[in-house]
Amino acid sequence: MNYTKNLKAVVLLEDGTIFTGKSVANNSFTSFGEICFNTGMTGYQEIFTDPSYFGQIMLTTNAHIGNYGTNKNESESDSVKISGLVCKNFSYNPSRVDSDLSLEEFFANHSIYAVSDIDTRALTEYIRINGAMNAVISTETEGIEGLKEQLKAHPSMAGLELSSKVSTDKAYELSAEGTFKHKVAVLDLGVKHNILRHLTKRGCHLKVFPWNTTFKEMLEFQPDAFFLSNGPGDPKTLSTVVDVVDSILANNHPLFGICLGHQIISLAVGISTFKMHHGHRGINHPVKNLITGKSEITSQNHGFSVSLEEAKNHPDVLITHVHLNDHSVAGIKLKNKDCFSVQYHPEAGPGPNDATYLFDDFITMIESQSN
Ligand SMILES: NC(=O)CC[C@H](N)C(=O)O
Repeated sequence: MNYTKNLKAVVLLEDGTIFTGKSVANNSFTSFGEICFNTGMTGYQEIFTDPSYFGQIMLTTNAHIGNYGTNKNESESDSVKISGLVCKNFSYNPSRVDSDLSLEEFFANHSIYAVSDIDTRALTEYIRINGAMNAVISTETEGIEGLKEQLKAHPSMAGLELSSKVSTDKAYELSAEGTFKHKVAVLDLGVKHNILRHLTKRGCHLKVFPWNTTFKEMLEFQPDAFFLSNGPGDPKTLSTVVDVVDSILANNHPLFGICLGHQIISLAVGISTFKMHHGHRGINHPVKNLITGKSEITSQNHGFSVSLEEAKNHPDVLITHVHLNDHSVAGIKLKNKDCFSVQYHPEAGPGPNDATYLFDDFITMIESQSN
């Protein structure tokens, strides 16, 4: 590690705006993606390995990234999923007893590039005002015109199907921890490890299926319930998954969906989704549970949302949770079905953990049907 030699690097936005910083590693690179910011003060390893971030350049607002290293048990998937990192101070000397690898080495092992020394406050504010957009990070600082051309050709997140890039290739099973209670079929649209942990910890034996598995194929596992995972990309592109949800609902199997899963359930009942201005990404998003009247602090990571008007006016849908910053839909329940879903992340690691009760509610829903 010799960061005095680090190359100059740029963050070039789709609208031509340029921010200049330094490459974290000493090699040259160019990487494209939709730039988005996450305001979490901790949990960077979980963010970088979250499959829902596939295809995105992560801009972190915390002043230091890498300062507590990485730990092999704290990844949300088996690889780094972001297209690159933009940060203020990159920490080359991690300090933490539990760290088994520096973030610098972790990124190098996964061929992920990072730009540091960026005015991340200014860039975040810029995106907050001007909206989500594609960007490129590159050490080719003399070739801006060429980068602009390549950036133009980079597809926009709206209309992108990305679950196929991150889902498991083959179905696999995970045993329940402790006493076995229920068999749950998980449709992996880009599932985070911590969701699987929350389910197995509650006595669920899981079979995790590739994103394009049919309802009939999943039924062969004879599940007591279904789970629809989080994942990257535009929910509207997943019409085959909407078909699966139609069949699950037609047979009234218990169903719980998180984030992308929530958006697919909404689409299946006829509520449309849309691309948000700049999305919700952080670990302090306030949500109100309209059933209990209690508020909860939640972790969020989404760039699409479901229509509030359509959810409000849908005869079979109850809005159960609302985001308190912008009053967007944060959770729904289907009135005549054993199905609910949330736009946020009850499984969040490192937290907050206010919403883990939703996993307990899922178990209660399964049990009330099997009794
Ligand atoms: N975390 C997720 O599942 C994200 C869902 C979807 N890709 C979005 O950005 O809204």
